[in-house]
Amino acid sequence: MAVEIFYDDDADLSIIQGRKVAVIGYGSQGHAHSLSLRDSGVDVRIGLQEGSKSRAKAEEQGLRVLSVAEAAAEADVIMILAPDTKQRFIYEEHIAANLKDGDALFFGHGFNIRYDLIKPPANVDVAMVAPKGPGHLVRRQFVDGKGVPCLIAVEQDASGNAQALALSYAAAIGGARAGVIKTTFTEETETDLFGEQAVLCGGASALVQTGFEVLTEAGYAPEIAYFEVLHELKLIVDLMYEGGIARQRYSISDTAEYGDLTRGPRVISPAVKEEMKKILGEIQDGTFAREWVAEDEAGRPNFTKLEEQGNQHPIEKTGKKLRDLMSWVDRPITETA
Ligand SMILES: NC(=O)C1=CN([C@@H]2O[C@H](COP(=O)(O)OP(=O)(O)OC[C@H]3O[C@@H](n4cnc5c(N)ncnc54)[C@H](OP(=O)(O)O)[C@@H]3O)[C@@H](O)[C@H]2O)C=CC1
Ligand SMILES: CC[C@](O)(C(C)=O)C(=O)O
Ligand SMILES: [Mg+2]
Ligand SMILES: [Mg+2]
Repeated sequence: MAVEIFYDDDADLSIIQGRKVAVIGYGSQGHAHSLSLRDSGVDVRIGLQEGSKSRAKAEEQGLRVLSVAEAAAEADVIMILAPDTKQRFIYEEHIAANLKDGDALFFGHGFNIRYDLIKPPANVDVAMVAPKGPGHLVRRQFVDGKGVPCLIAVEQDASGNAQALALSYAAAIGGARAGVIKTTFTEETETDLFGEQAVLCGGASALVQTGFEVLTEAGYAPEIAYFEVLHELKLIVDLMYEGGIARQRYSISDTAEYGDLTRGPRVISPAVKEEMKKILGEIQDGTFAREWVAEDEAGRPNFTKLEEQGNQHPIEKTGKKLRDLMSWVDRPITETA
């Protein structure tokens, strides 16, 4: 089925400029949305919990920080950009009682609606504006006059105007410069989880770590292995980003292209594809969501252990040393741009 893609000319910025927006959370996405909404002339306040580490960052940027309940009560568009596993508690304790007729409850990812963790009342719009990129780059691209594509979805259209509101919000954070695609909460949630697990984060990280291990275990210098499998990956992916896999293949040598065509399918073998399908199945049937919610409720023991193991991987030490010598590479992630 053909998708609908919207650009700046299709969006009416004045819709979101006429609303009062509360952004709940000021992390990767929260800071990007709030600063870009503000720069687009939108009335924004931030909702944070007592003692939040993010409060000082938001205030340094001149944003007004309230409690979540105060922000939700004051606003008529409430965008929840707190961690997915915390959202249902924040919603129940601080947001639900402050929702009024005509309010809009917004999400940056469909997890809590798709897996029935939050059940909003019938008198509010429920919509999503999900950027297809990390929040810090959503903000950086906005500042640079570019934009990260967004998905929008409407779960509940109490006002009859929810889609136009979501599109207006997406335009205000730069999404409609690149393209805004209309989807559903289910499609966004399932494709986003699959993408980050199998390809963008899980797949890519494991591919790089494994390639580094194979080279260094065979006796090659870790610095050479790092440049080969991690640093150069960005340059290769830049070509894919600009012109697809065909552009990448045009730029590499024919020796590389022959290796790509004949060896790539041996690395990403039919067995890997089967595993990807299993991963998608666990997302679709709710297994992953149940596992992640239970892991979070147990205090994240496995998450913490695996994260630490990743931080200790030899590629991190080699990479730090090399990046420190390339001033243009180690660009800090900031809460401004
Ligand atoms: N990271 C990304 O680029 C993307 C994220 N998303 C989605 O955006 C949402 C936010 O994710 P992300 O930006 O990564 O989150 P982060 O972990 O970066 O930030 C979470 C923010 O929420 C705050 N927070 C934590 N607990 C509470 C609470 N009880 N009440 C109010 N605020 C709280 C944190 O404050 P403190 O500093 O005090 O912990 C922090 O400011 C998720 O739904 C995610 O799936 C979608 C697309 C991409
Ligand atoms: C790829 C990870 C992501 O889905 C994103 C930045 O889009 C996320 O949840 O952070
Ligand atoms: Mg994503
Ligand atoms: Mg995601």
